[in-house]
Amino acid sequence: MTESDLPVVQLTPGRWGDPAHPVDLPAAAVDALKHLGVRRPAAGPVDPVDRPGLTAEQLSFLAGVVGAEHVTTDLDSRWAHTRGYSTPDLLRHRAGDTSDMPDAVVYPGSHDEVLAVLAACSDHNLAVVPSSGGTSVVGGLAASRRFVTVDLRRLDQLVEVDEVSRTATLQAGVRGPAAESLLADRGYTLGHFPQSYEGASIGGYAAARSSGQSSAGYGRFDQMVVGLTLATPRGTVELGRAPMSAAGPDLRQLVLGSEGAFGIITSVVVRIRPRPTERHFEGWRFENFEAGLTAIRRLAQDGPLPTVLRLSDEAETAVNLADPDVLGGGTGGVLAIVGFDGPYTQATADVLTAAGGQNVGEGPGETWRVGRYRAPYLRDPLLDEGALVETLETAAFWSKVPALKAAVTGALVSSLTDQGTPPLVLCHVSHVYDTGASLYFTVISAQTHDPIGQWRTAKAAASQAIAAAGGTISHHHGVGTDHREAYAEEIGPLAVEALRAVKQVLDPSHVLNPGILLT
Ligand SMILES: Cc1cc2nc3c(=O)[nH]c(=O)nc-3n(C[C@H](O)[C@H](O)[C@H](O)COP(=O)(O)OP(=O)(O)OC[C@H]3O[C@@H](n4cnc5c(N)ncnc54)[C@H](O)[C@@H]3O)c2cc1C
Repeated sequence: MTESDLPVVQLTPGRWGDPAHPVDLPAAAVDALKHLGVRRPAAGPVDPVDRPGLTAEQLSFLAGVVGAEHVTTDLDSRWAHTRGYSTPDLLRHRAGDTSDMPDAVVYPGSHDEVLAVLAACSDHNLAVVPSSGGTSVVGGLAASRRFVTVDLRRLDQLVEVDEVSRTATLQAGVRGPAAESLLADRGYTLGHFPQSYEGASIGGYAAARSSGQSSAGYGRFDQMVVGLTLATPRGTVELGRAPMSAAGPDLRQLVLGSEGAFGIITSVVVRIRPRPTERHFEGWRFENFEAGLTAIRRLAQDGPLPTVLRLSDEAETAVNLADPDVLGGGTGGVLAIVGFDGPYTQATADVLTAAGGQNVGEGPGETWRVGRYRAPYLRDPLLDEGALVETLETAAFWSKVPALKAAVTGALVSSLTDQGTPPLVLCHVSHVYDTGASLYFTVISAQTHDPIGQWRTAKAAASQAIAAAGGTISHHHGVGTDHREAYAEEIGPLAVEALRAVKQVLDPSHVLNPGILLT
C-alpha cells in the first residue's frame, strides 16, 4: 500500500484521525503511565453549549455570494470548525469551550467566490479564518475576534498537469490523499507526506510551510511550490510566471507561510515527479545520538541522500522499540530510519556504515512505514488516561543542534518537574539539510489540575530555550497564535513592521486571520 491508496479521513472534532479505526494503548504504555504518576481524570468530556452568534439573516450577504446552502450557522458545523488539533485545542474541546467558535462556516466553490466573500466580509467588517484541512497545531484557526470560517473543501480539483514541465495545478482544498491519488492516476507523485496527511490540504501546506516525512528526497512543501494564486480583499495576486526569476524579490515566499493573514491561497502550481516503482525502508543502529547525528549530517552534506531520513534519540528509540532484538540484539543505541523511493542506493548505506552505523534490516523500516500515520492516534487515549502529551519542533544549523536538543530537553524537564509532573521527553531529527536539521520533541507527563496552563508554562520554557540556543520557533508547524510573540522576537520589530505594511496593503480592513501570525 502506498500513500495514494490511503483514504481522506473526515476528521471528527476534538479527536485525531479516523473514528472508525481508533488505536488502543498498548499495555506497556499503560504501565509506563503509572511510573509517571498519571491518573485517569474523574470528569469526562463536556458537550458544548451554543452561544449567541450571528444569525442567518445577519449573514445573508454571504448567502448572496455563495448560495444559502453553502453558509451554515448550526452548532455542529461551527463546533467542528472550532480550533485545530494541538493538545490545548483538544483539551479545550473536551471542556466544551466554545470561546473560539466561528459564527458561521462558508463554503465557496471557486476563486471568484472566495474573492467575493473577502470583499463582502471587508465591507461588513467581519473577520475571516480560512480553513483548508483544519489540522493546525499552533492556534492558527482561532481569530482574536468574532469570525466566519471560510472552508475551502469545495476547491478540490486537480486543474492541470503540465507533463513537459512536470508541474500540477491543485486547488487549495484538495486533501493530501486526494492529491496523491489524482496525481497517481497520471503516473505522478507529489511526495509530500506529513504525519497529518490523512486530513491536511494543499492550501494549508502552503499557508503554513509544511514539511513531510519524505523531505530528504522531495523537499519541503514550500520548495515544491512554483506558482500560486492568492485571493485578497482587494483582488487577485498571481505569482510564479517562471520556475525561477531575477525579477525582484520572490513574492511567492512572502505568501508561503503567511497563514491566511495576507489572503487566501486558492490554488498552487507544484513540482511533481514520476511515481516510484519500488520503495525500501530499513533501520540503522548507532551507538548513541551523537554518532547518528554525525552520520546523517554526512549524508545531508555530501550525499547521496535517501528519500526518508530520521534519527531517534535514546529515549525515543527505547520507547518505540519494545523489542531490543530489533537493534541487532544490541542493548541501547539509537535507531535511524532510512527510506528510498526508487532503487536502493548502496552508496548511502556505505556512508552510514563508514560512520559507524549497523544495518538492522527492513523490519524496523517497515514497522515505521506501516505505523507512521497511526502514531498520532495514540494521543487521544493517552489524554483519556490523564496524561499530558504534546509535541513541539524547531530547527538550527548543524553546529547548534546538540546544544539545542539539550537546552529544550532540559527546559521541559525542569518546568514540568517544578510543576510536580516529571516528564518523559523523546526527540528525533525529522528533517535534514546541508546546513542544519530540525528536531521534533514529544513530551509525556501526568496532568495537573490545569493541564492547559501546565503546558503553557512548559512550552514557554521550551520556547525561551529555543531562542537562547539559536533555534527557530517553528520548522514546519507555523506561527498561528501560539508562536506569534516568539516569532516577532525572532525576526525583530523592523521586519514585523514590514509584514504589517504588506498586510495593510492587501487587507486594509484587517479582516483576515486577526491575531494569527501578527498582532
Ligand atoms: C497529528 C498531526 C500531525 C502533524 N504532522 C505534521 C507534519 O508531519 N508536518 C507538517 O508540516 N505539519 C504537521 N502537522 C501540522 C499541520 O498538519 C500542518 O500545519 C498543515 O500544513 C496544515 O494544513 P491544513 O490544510 O490542515 O491547514 P489548516 O489547519 O486549515 O490551516 C493552517 C493555517 O493556514 C491558514 N490557511 C488554511 N488554508 C489557507 C489558504 N488556502 N490560504 C491561506 N491561509 C490558509 C489557516 O487559517 C491556518 O492559520 C500535524 C498536525 C497534526 C494534528
